[in-house]
Amino acid sequence: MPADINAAVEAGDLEVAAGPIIVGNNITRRFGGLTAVDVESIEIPRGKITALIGPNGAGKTTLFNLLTGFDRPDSGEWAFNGRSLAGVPAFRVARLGMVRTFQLTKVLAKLTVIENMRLGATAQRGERLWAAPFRALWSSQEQEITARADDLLARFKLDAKREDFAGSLSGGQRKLLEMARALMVDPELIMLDEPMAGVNPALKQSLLGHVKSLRDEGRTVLFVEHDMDMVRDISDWVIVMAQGQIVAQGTPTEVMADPKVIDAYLGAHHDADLSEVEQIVEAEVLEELGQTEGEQP
Ligand SMILES: Nc1ncnc2c1ncn2[C@@H]1O[C@H](COP(=O)(O)OP(=O)(O)OP(=O)(O)O)[C@@H](O)[C@H]1O
Repeated sequence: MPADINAAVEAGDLEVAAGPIIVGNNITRRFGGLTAVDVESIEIPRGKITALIGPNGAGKTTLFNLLTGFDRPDSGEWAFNGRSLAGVPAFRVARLGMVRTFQLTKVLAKLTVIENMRLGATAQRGERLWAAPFRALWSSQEQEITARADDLLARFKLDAKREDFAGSLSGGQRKLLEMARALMVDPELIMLDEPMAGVNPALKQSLLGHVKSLRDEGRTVLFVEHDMDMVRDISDWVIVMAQGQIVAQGTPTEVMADPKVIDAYLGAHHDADLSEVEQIVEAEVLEELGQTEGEQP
């Protein structure tokens, strides 16, 4: 059974000011005969950066979708700030203070950066805004939204790109825009889907700084990531999934040294990613060691 947050707090490995921001139990999601998510229990520490890692197909994205109301589970329950989110649709989850980032889709890529930002606010005010009977009220809300968008663009150094099409941004700038757009609703918990994917090394440090600053201003961050350097660098807590289940959790140092984690990765992720050359070299190394494939060196 994985270590839990309480044990880490008692051991002095994790400092948390209050109880977990998310608590979930018995969450399952099946696609036909495949159980994509089968999580007995999950807790996300408040005010910390938590990484959700695991090999391809482990169920990370499916769990993300379930928690944020973009998918329905076959069973299970979870609460955000003590409030059950069973059956709560995505837009309402966002209004409660829990948002996830989205990749720039084709449609969003054809909008400008500022238009993208303004769309981010609709989760907060959406239909009410358009139905507002008083023009003055409507326009003051509009101005407020634009002012917030401009502040965030300045913070993420995207102000010079304000009128550019989002599709013209680099991979790293897109990630910054995704983060900035999610902040339009001033979330308490922000969930980032692979924030480092497609980001060049020069922008990585800046992105890491932005993620840390989210925590430093009191938000909780939960992110899915394959980039282990990022996980090691910025996470306070790491949850490892394999085949739909949580197989380990703990501080980054603990988790990276856990044989279950190494197994999960070696079993399903790294092998699949090895190039032909790497496979030949690996076979030679194993031969050198007098072992056959499948045995642990
Ligand atoms: N809509 C769907 N219909 C059928 N199967 C699905 C669907 N979504 C996910 N799956 C399957 O569920 C399993 C978990 O997928 P998921 O995308 O959650 O994994 P992941 O850990 O996010 O993987 P990756 O790191 O590759 O993004 C996989 O076997 C996947 O093929």
